[in-house]
Amino acid sequence: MFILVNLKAYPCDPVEVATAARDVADDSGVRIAVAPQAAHLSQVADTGVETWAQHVSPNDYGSHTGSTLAEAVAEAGATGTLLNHSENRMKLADIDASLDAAGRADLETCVCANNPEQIAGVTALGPDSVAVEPPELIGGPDPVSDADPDIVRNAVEAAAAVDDDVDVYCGAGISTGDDVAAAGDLGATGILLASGVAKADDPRAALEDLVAPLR
Ligand SMILES: O=C[C@H](O)COP(=O)(O)O
Repeated sequence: MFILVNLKAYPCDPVEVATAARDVADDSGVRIAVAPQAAHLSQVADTGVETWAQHVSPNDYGSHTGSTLAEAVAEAGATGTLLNHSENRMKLADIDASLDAAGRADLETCVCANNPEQIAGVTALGPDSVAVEPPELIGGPDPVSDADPDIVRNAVEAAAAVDDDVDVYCGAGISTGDDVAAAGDLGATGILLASGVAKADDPRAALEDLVAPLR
């Protein structure tokens, strides 16, 4: 299982979380990545943890004020990027163009979607992975793996029907190792989570709990 920790815009210390994630990944052998704010990418990458961007813009170099270029996040140390997160939705054409931009910069990609129907649609664009996240469960106490297991099962099935080379992750409310194990039992090959680590009093302990069933 891949554990992708999105720090969103939470007021946590990105370097503290990244250092803990690096250590827990090294110790457990579990693949863990951290997606900080764009301005923190270099600091996070300097810890040695696998580093992802939260978004990249659909455009190339040029007159695009406010853009987050795929090339720039790669230069800052990112090796992957989220796209179309529920809190940063994109037009379909822009997802497609951002996937092209990520490809130019050699970034791994994970496209988020609300439900299995959208998962099928974004899988057809050819990302490395997709992540199903019911918006109503994001940031809440109920893990998607318990609250809506069918959405994970159906997303796995929907993606496989389009392209079975695309990995399917799930997220929303995941915060414990039991949640991670349950998601794996539903067919997910990765977890996208945020508040369970970024808002934890002890992010290192939260990460250790997440990987406990995977050791
Ligand atoms: O990017 C992460 C997801 O939106 C899940 O967030 P959450 O773990 O706080 O529910």
